[in-house]
Amino acid sequence: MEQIIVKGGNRLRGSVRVEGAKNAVLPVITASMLASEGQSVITDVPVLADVYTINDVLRYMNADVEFNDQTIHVDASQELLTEAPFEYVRKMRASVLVLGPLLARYGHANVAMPGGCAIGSRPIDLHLKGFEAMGAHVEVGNGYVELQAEGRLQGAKIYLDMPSVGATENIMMAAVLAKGKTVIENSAKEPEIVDLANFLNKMGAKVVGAGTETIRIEGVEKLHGAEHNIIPDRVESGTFMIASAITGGNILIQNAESDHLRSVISKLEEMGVTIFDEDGGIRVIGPDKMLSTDIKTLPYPGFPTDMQSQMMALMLNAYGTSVFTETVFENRFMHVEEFRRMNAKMKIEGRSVVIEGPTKLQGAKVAATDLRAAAALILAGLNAEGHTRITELKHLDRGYVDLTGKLAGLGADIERVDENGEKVYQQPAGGTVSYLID
Ligand SMILES: CC(=O)N[C@H]1[C@@H](OP(=O)(O)OP(=O)(O)OC[C@H]2O[C@@H](n3ccc(=O)[nH]c3=O)[C@H](O)[C@@H]2O)O[C@H](CO)[C@@H](O)[C@@H]1O
Ligand SMILES: C=C(OP(=O)(O)O)C(=O)O
Repeated sequence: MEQIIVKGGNRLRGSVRVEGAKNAVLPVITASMLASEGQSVITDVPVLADVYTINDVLRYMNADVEFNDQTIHVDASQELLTEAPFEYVRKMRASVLVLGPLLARYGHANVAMPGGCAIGSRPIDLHLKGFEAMGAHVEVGNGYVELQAEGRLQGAKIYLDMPSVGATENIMMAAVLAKGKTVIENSAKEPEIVDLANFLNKMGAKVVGAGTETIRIEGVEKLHGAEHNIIPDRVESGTFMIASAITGGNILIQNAESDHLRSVISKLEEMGVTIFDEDGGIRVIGPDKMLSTDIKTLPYPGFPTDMQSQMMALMLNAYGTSVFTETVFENRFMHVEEFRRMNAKMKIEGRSVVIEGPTKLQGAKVAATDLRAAAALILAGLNAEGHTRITELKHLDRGYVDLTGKLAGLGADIERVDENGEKVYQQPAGGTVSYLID
């Protein structure tokens, strides 16, 4: 079993470039299935396990997908299968994002239910409610969801009970080929929604209002392939911001977009971190003394749940009591137990965690419980006495490209080793990119 070994204490310095966003590229790849003519070319694609998974789902459905040099070519102009079996969907929840495109193009989709995961039950009822409003018949049984429409979908007015990112994306992708106008109210406003809308519009769709709470879509007869460059990953950017803050470092995070990180920047500044835009990126300088704060996760533009565990690692270092309240997912505190192994003083109270700081963290053997928890444990390790060993790296590889190599490049004492203790230099996602640690 591979593990990452971090020895705390080094101040990080230098610059690092963030990748294209995982949560933007996954829906863009599924949207490329909507093109009945031409090829789509997607650039600045992160070489991640999740990207390999979604590519395999598309290939299973008969699309031609090539992935080289952070660029994906998709040709979906031939007839596609309208099914996605459990073997594929279980690896990654975002596979449900094939539902909207398949339903829009073929009036049919039969896809395994994604099920729950370590951060909560994560139902897809809002996606299905949207499809039904557009005229699809929905049947759920034997672990599958089957959608069937008579002819073309019909544009509809859809109000989302909560601004679900996935439901907004799926309904948007279904609506672009529907007859007439669709209005999605209380839609998610995340930058990844805007990125998807931009890609759809390049394909010939008519989507307006993405990034606001009302999205309007005028259905068109057909769509064609398009070229698209993926927006920078705001969660990877935020993770490096905390790496700098937690080590009292000074890092330039290139390609990071501060407009997408307002809530994170504002909280870090409150804690004493210095942050400013510089040369197409963000410079982050850690303070000598970190101050405590309270945070509540919320849909965008609120504080992102995907930054909750990393920020908690930083709060362990702050003077005073911090309270972190999670409102987006009902069970995203699994990492708290792992932090406690490192001597953290924290207590779960309902949907909040109370953190007493500062704690002199001690290196320990810990297991990643989900993707962002993996990053958070590494961050805590950067600030702990002695060695921290992090296992269950499959979670990390879903969403971070060579985090070990990048942190080592910034001066961290960190390495990834296999079961024989041999250094591992390449992402196990198995891409064409390898990052050398000197
Ligand atoms: C691939 C991707 O982009 N993943 C992101 C996406 O996940 P995802 O799209 O799954 O997250 P949602 O915004 O849909 O989920 C938010 C909340 O709504 C609930 N819900 C959602 C849909 C539904 O039909 N019914 C329902 O009750 C969920 O259980 C959760 O409590 O947004 C999350 C919230 O910012 C992020 O943490 C994930 O990293
Ligand atoms: C929860 C996440 O992703 P997913 O929705 O793919 O599980 C994440 O990116 O932190």
